[in-house]
Amino acid sequence: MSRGLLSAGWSLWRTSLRQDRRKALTALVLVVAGAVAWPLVAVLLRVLFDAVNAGRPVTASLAGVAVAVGLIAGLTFGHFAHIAYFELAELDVLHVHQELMEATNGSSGMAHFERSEFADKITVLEQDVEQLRVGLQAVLTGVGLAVAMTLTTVVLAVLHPLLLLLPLAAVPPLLAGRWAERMVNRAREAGAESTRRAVGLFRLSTDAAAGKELRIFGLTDEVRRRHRGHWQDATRRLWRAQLVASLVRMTGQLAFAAGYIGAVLVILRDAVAGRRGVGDVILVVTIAAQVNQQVAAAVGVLQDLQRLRSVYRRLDEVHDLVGVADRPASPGHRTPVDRPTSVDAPLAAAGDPGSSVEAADRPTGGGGVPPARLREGIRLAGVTLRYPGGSRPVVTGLDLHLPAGTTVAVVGENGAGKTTVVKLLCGLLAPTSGRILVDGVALGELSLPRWRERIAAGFQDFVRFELPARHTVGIGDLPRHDDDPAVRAALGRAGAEDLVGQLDEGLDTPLGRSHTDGAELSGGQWQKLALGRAFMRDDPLLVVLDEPTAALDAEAEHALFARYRDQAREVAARTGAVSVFVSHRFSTVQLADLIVVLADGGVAEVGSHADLLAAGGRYAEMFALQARAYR
Ligand SMILES: Nc1ncnc2c1ncn2[C@@H]1O[C@H](COP(=O)(O)OP(=O)(O)OP(=O)(O)O)[C@@H](O)[C@H]1O
Repeated sequence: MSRGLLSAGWSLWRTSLRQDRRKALTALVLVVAGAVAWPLVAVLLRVLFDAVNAGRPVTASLAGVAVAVGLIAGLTFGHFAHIAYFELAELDVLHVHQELMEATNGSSGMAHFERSEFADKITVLEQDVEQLRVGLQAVLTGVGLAVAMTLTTVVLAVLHPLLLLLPLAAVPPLLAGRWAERMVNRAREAGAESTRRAVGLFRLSTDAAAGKELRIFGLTDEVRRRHRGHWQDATRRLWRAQLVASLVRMTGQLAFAAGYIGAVLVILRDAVAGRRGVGDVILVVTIAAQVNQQVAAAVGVLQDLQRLRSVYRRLDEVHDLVGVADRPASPGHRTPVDRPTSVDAPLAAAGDPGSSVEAADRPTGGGGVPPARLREGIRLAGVTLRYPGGSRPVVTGLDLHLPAGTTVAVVGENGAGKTTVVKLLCGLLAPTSGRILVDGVALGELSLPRWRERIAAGFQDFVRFELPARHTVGIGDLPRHDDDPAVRAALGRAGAEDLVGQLDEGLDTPLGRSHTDGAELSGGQWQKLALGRAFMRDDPLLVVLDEPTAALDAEAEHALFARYRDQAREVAARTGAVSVFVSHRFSTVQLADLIVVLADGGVAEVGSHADLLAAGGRYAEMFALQARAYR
């Protein structure tokens, strides 16, 4: 058994011990006792038959009782063990789910989400994590088998030294089993993308929000067709691999069967020649058959352990992807169970002087505390960003000063890099090169959780947190999520005061379908709540609004931003906050103190509305175009 399998089994065992020591040990004792019972029954049968043959009734009776006890133990202990480890296995699955959630979201950065390989690993893990249940059974059975096999080997050696070759006949099925398992694994990985796509399409066609477009564009059949195609692609690969794997396994088992027949013949020949009693024949027939079962069970255990190892390997890869993308290089490798369970892992940096290595690979993190108020503002100095796996940078050598206390509008065509700049400012992505300075201090030197505590944010692709309305908004400032006046004030800033009045139970109203009586809101209503969430924090240093009002009409957006700009000035007076908003609507954009036009991976223009109009450049052109369209 390779070290990898042993350490995967050991990891799971240690996790189980940590979940419930008593249950884990009870299960182990029961499984081992149940496994050992079978070779003992074989030995006792020999004693029984020889005693009957020799006319020793007392010995025969005692052996008969012992055989019965052994049989009962062999048949029932496994069931009792199952009761003990069933719950344990659930706890193990929960443990790994939690670890996965921590790995995915515990990290401060988001670069791992930008990698398709990360999505692939999570897809496979989602399915594979169930393997832990079987994995625990495999670990326990493996220990029981090891003891039973040792006992069996001793019995075989005592019977006839030649019989020691019998376990050797177990090698071909073992090797065949492992080879077959690897092949199936490879097929599963090769089909992961198809599976992910099929699952995505399934979700799409069962999602109420997508239902409108699917029907109007007549896409339902097409989605079904593609779903079937991807599913069949993944299944066909797997089916083919399973077929070949079964043939390989069968060949291995046949090799063992030949060994078994040979073993029985060796003893039978002695018995026919009168050199052995009938007990030996009974023993070899029984115990050799057990070797067969033990080998089959061992192959099964090995396969389960291999799958278990794959779970841990993928978990490690997820950690590595998150770590490579977002974390500082960790000293030494840690197994999943050794990982800390807190989420305060060291943090991603958003800048490193003069570095040109890829963001994803750079050791990052800092412990600095953001200033109480901004004096100078935020500066992007030569910031370049290439997404992991991206062929070229999205922004290159970006130099930009966002003075303290200003409202800044970021405009540009679709794909110009506006959201990317927002993510960089929030420290969700680290620059590939260049630095982001907060009052002269590189973001990479600041504690990112502390920096994020000073950010208020609203996004176009906001989350519909299905919670009571109070909390859907209140979690924008978690310590005050129950603070009704604060929640109402935030809703007021978002222009959503009326919304609460329309809900049956006001702020107590549960929202969304995950609640039995949850209120279903319109897209615009959800967006207003998300905007309220963005306005929960009272003393931000950075406010980012990345098209959070796209679901509102232009007039409503303009009115909201006009009000928001006045509030932003109040906040700016307190904290020097920089407010960055992304919008395609120039009626809103012109309200900003500073307008940044992004184009061709860089800053094309920057200035006030009046300056940019006077300059007659790209901004003036875009403004005129939109003004004409609205006329
Ligand atoms: N995860 C990613 N991997 C690779 N490229 C990406 C990724 N996310 C965005 N991009 C690319 O980066 C560029 C900028 O994207 P970004 O979302 O910042 O644009 P945007 O200006 O906000 O666009 P929009 O106005 O459409 O919202 C686009 O060309 C996009 O294809």
